[in-house]
Amino acid sequence: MTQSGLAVFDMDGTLLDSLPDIADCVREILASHGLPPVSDAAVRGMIGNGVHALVESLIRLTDPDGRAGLNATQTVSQFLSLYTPRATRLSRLFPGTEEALKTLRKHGWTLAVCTNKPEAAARHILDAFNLTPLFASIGAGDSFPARKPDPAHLLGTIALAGGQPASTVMIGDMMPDLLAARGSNVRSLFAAWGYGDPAFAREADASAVGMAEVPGKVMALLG
Ligand SMILES: O=C(O)COP(=O)(O)O
Ligand SMILES: [Mg+2]
Repeated sequence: MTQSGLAVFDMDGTLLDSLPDIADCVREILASHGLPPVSDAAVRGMIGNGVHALVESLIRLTDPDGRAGLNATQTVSQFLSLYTPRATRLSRLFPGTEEALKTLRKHGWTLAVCTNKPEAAARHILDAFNLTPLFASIGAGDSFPARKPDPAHLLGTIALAGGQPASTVMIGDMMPDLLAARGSNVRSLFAAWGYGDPAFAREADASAVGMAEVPGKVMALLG
């Protein structure tokens, strides 16, 4: 019998393919400043460090000399007001997500979400996909004073779920997920289906190519 524990999931690029809605909002912001659109591929690598980091990367890419007047603070507010109400218009759960979560629950695992997304958007998304009741805690990018890769974000999420780092596995697609896990003495599973560079797998304790592999790999990490 394998041990059960706490599985903490990142959101964007792990549970949810959020890129289409995020990229649409980014293009709408650029258009409102008379700037040309960017591709989904260009936006993909900007996701995972929170909305402030996304906006900073966007400004570096599209308005490096400040001529279009893209201001970071205003762009963050513009992004949040555009994105929060329509975060699930085009975004979809990655294939096999609900099944994987339910399998872990059936084996006695507690589940949590640790995302750098703001809490309002994260809760809106989990509600829209009827996933909220599956999670014991939701630690979002503005739920604590710290955000991934700061271990305090993951440790806060684990504490809220009533878990312990030694019996937790963090599943995520980007370096902030893997660094927060390492800094918290939590085992990590790299979500290779997400937005991260495949080389990030080296920084994790294990790697999965799709959600169908997650329950088995998560259980093996605590076994
Ligand atoms: O960058 C974001 O806003 C969210 O990213 P995460 O859900 O992958 O942490
Ligand atoms: Mg992510």
